Formats: sequence, structure tokens, C-alpha cells
Amino acid sequence: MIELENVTKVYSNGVKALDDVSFQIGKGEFVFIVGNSGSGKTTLFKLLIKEIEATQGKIFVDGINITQLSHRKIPKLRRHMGVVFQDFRLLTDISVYENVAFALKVVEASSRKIKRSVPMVLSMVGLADKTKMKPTELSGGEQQRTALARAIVNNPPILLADEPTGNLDPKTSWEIMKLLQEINLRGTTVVVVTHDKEVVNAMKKRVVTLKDGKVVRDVQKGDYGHED
Ligand SMILES: Nc1ncnc2c1ncn2[C@@H]1O[C@H](COP(=O)(O)OP(=O)(O)OP(=O)(O)O)[C@@H](O)[C@H]1O
Repeated sequence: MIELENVTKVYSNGVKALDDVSFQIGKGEFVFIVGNSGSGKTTLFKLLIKEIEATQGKIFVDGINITQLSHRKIPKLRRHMGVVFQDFRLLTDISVYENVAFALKVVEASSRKIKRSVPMVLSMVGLADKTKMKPTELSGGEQQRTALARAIVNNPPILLADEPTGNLDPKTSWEIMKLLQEINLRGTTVVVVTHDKEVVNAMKKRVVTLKDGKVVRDVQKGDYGHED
């Protein structure tokens, strides 16, 4: 489903953020990417969503080498993956409903599909009674639920999240993780970049650890491990 083959990223200032990284993520897996600050986690995330380009190596998503994908085809790639960020990135002047509907409008879904899918997904994330509110009227956890609903409303086979609980308290973080787990159980491959040691230790999922741009640990049903 996702395959990295000898991926290296050197930024224009000469910093080697990823150094010959290779690993695979299979269909339906739930994977945490962890590591110290500066270890290359966000760089890896940005490469996967093609926000930046690899200096060397190949990245395959569903068998397609995305490092060779033309800009024209990036929207098609994005339809394969829902994306969630630490800072939610919601449109603040429209409602929760409209934020989620927007993701369907950009892929030209019919209004019938929008009317059917948006309430369904908002109810799944527990926001059925907040659909008319604006993101600024919501708690952090509710904003992240809205962002999650937006990311999955297209039924993407892959969900990528960069520090999805970074701005949330432990209880709310746990609720978001439960939702990610539920989404995963429905068949979506879930990749979560995180610092959140407690969450990683409690979830017992595959953990890939980066250090200085290299994969130094890759364990199934793992824990966060030790930082040094
Ligand atoms: N746009 C950039 N230009 C130059 N260097 C960068 C850029 N982005 C990141 N880096 C460098 O690349 C390395 C890896 O950064 P990255 O953001 O991927 O780490 P991270 O593991 O996500 O860290 P954090 O947990 O603090 O977000 C760091 O040394 C960082 O300073």
C-alpha cells in the first residue's frame, strides 16, 4: 500500500532530514511513526502527501511511484489519502457541516451524495449535534473530530495524521485515538506521526522509530521505546 525505497531528503540548506529510509506499510495496518524532535517525522509525512519532493529514492502509494507523479495528478493522489494535521486546518468562517461537505465538493460529488455522507460521518465522529457551529465555537477535540470527518468523508484507503493529538489534553487525545482505531477497523490504513508516548504505549500497534533521519526500530504491537 505504501512503500519507501531508499528515500533520502536533503533540504536546500544541506540538512539531510531523511537518510536512505526503506520500509513498507501494508493494507489495513495501523502504524505510528515516532522519534525525537528533528528526527525526520514531519519530513516523511510531507513526502507522503507530496508536499515536498524526495532528493533520492522512490515512494509507492497503491503501486504508483509518487516521486514521479506530475503536479497534474496530485489531486488524484490526495483522493487516495485523508490527511489530518496538528493544527486542524479547518476553514473558520463556515460551519462544521460545510467544512466536511467541502471535501466532497472539490471532488465534484453529487449533492445527493453530500447530503447522505456528511451527516453520516459527522455522526460517526460524535458531532451530530454540532453541525451548524463554526470551528471557532468548538473545543480542540471537536475541531480535530471535524478534521477527521473531513479526512474520511471520501472513504480514502489511507489516513495520514501528523501529531493529531499534539494540541489536545490526554482524555481528548485518547478519544481521537479511539476514533482512528475505529476508522482502521473499517479497513482504512492509518499512519500517525506522533510524540505522544502514552498514546503509543497504550495502543500496542506497529511503531517505526526514526533517529537522525534513519529507521532505527520497527516493532509490531510495540511501545514508544526510549529516547536518547
Ligand atoms: N524546510 C526545511 N528546510 C531546511 N531544513 C529543514 C526543513 N524542515 C525541516 N528541516 C530540518 O530537517 C530535520 C528533520 O526535521 P523534521 O521536521 O522532519 O523533524 P521532526 O522529527 O518532525 O521534528 P519535530 O518532532 O520537532 O516536529 C531537522 O534537522 C530540521 O531542522
